[in-house]
Amino acid sequence: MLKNPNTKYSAFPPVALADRQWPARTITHPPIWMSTDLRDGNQALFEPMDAARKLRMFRKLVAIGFKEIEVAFPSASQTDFDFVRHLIEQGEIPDDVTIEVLSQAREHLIRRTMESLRGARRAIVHIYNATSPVFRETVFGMSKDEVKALAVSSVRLVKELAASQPETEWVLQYSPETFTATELDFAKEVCDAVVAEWDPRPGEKVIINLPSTVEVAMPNVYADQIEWMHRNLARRDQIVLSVHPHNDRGTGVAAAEMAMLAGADRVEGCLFGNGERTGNVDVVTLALNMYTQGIHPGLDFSDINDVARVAEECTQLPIHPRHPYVGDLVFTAFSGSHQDAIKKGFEVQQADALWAVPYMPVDPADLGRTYDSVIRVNSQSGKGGVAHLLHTVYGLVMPRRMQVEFSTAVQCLTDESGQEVDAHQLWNLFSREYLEAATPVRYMGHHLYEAGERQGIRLEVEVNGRCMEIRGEGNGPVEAAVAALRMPIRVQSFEERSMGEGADAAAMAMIEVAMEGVAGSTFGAGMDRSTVTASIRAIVSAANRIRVREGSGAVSVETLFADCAA
Ligand SMILES: CC(=O)SCCNC(=O)CCNC(=O)[C@H](O)C(C)(C)COP(=O)(O)OP(=O)(O)OC[C@H]1O[C@@H](n2cnc3c(N)ncnc32)[C@H](O)[C@@H]1OP(=O)(O)O
Ligand SMILES: CC(C)C(=O)C(=O)O
Repeated sequence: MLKNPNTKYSAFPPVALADRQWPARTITHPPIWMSTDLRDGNQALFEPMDAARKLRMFRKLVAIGFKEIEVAFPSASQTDFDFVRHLIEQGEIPDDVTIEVLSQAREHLIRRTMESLRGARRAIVHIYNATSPVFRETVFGMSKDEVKALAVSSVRLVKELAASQPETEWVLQYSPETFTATELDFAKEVCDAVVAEWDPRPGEKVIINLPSTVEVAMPNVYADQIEWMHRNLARRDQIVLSVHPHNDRGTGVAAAEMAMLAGADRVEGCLFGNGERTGNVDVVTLALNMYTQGIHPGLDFSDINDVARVAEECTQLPIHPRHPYVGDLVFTAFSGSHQDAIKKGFEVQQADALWAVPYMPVDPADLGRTYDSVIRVNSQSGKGGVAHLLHTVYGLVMPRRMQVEFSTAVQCLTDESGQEVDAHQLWNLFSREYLEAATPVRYMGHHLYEAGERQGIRLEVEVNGRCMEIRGEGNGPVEAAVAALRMPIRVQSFEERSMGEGADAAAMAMIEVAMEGVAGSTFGAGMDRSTVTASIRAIVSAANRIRVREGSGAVSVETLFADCAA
């Protein structure tokens, strides 16, 4: 890179528009959408779509709700010409959809283009020529007048040919290609001349499309350019003012949004931002941005995964996993504080209330996506995500302090593996940590008996490979089991939840215990069809786990249970 880039690049000059209106406006309704997936999108592919893929994409665009679709550049290839013929001859075009085709402002190309549309019910003929200084001087070698004359004579030819195909309702679209790099007064002069030549009847409109063929400035500059044209074009009431943003600076969506504020009635773009270089503006993001502001965009993305699948198969280009709204990872949170907030947000979100789930600008369900992949767990995750996954997949609801305790075990696992863990792995870890905590004392069975007013228990256990029976009494089975275990532990909290339903239902008991000399508390868990057995298993689990924490201070179990019968 250059030390002084200003020796090679210069800043884009601002537009003289002191009383610009667009910054104070808001978007209140969707634009007329025009999909150019089958033209600008198609011309940017390694391998342009064949007829079958074009048809698949066309049908999907119709299903999404596009009413204007640029289907081809018919003079460029036989495939494109034949595709237009196929759509017309096979009756593929619904009555409320208008197809559009593009041609350079060159006589033989225009003739072929008009020929491709023979028999169409309604069609938009889109003619373009570049108008900026570098094109006038370097590419065409033409003066301003010659560039304007080229546009006007091309429109005249379209008008003549249209008159000879009266079965079709014709709409003219004209684009001063490289508009953003064109002097505004010259762009207006050419567009005014085009409209005058077409001379729409009262009530008729011409589409004037102002492309940022290459995005050369900040989106506010594009908005200024659009507002200037909006305010200065002649016969504005007979013009549909259209924009065609590209994304060279990564601000195609912002440019389109600001252009709408500035007076654009119509937006051309491609699904997921396919298109030349860094792409055309992404119409999906634009539409869903509107949706999240409470405005229905008039396009249906309620099964966005299906739209993505069709787009990927037709273009043979992958969609980035972080692409807005559609990427595989956009409804996924890895970091702990995000997971925690999302989980809490989902818990309180009411179906009929305004959407307010943190970190989620849209409800994934509205786009046909599920909550399953919302929370994933890796080394950046905290208790919230772990608890959410175990809850949603296994129905396990852990008390909050237990979530904190268990997340330490999860952290060890993810730090060790450096990888994401799924719900299944979390459940295995939970089982190993709590349900299978059987050292040194393994629960084998129990019998409860009446001991006067109290509850007695004979607990069959295996201690270091030796089976034995230990006994205790208490006010209930849990207290009796604590007594049988002969450890100075106190039960601090106890929760029992049912897991599963019907014949598969089981009880999950979670017990928190504390012991003198051991800081804090420790949890144990037990699962069984019987609620009592689950709680006794839980206390054995908790006792084993706190014993591990007590470490070298522990009295050996052999000593502890020396008098117990084998
Ligand atoms: C920004 C955009 O996306 S515009 C759309 C671009 N898409 C495409 O071009 C896709 C399909 N295009 C093609 O297949 C070919 O370009 C064709 C068939 C249309 C034309 O092919 P060719 O006649 O061989 O011309 P070529 O592609 O080399 O274009 C260059 C010529 O067209 C002229 N030209 C380019 N654009 C225009 C225009 N809009 N109006 C008039 N002439 C133009 C150039 O000045 C040049 O003329 P020259 O040969 O006399 O110097
Ligand atoms: C033909 C025009 C609209 C175009 O594709 C562009 O300028 O990007």
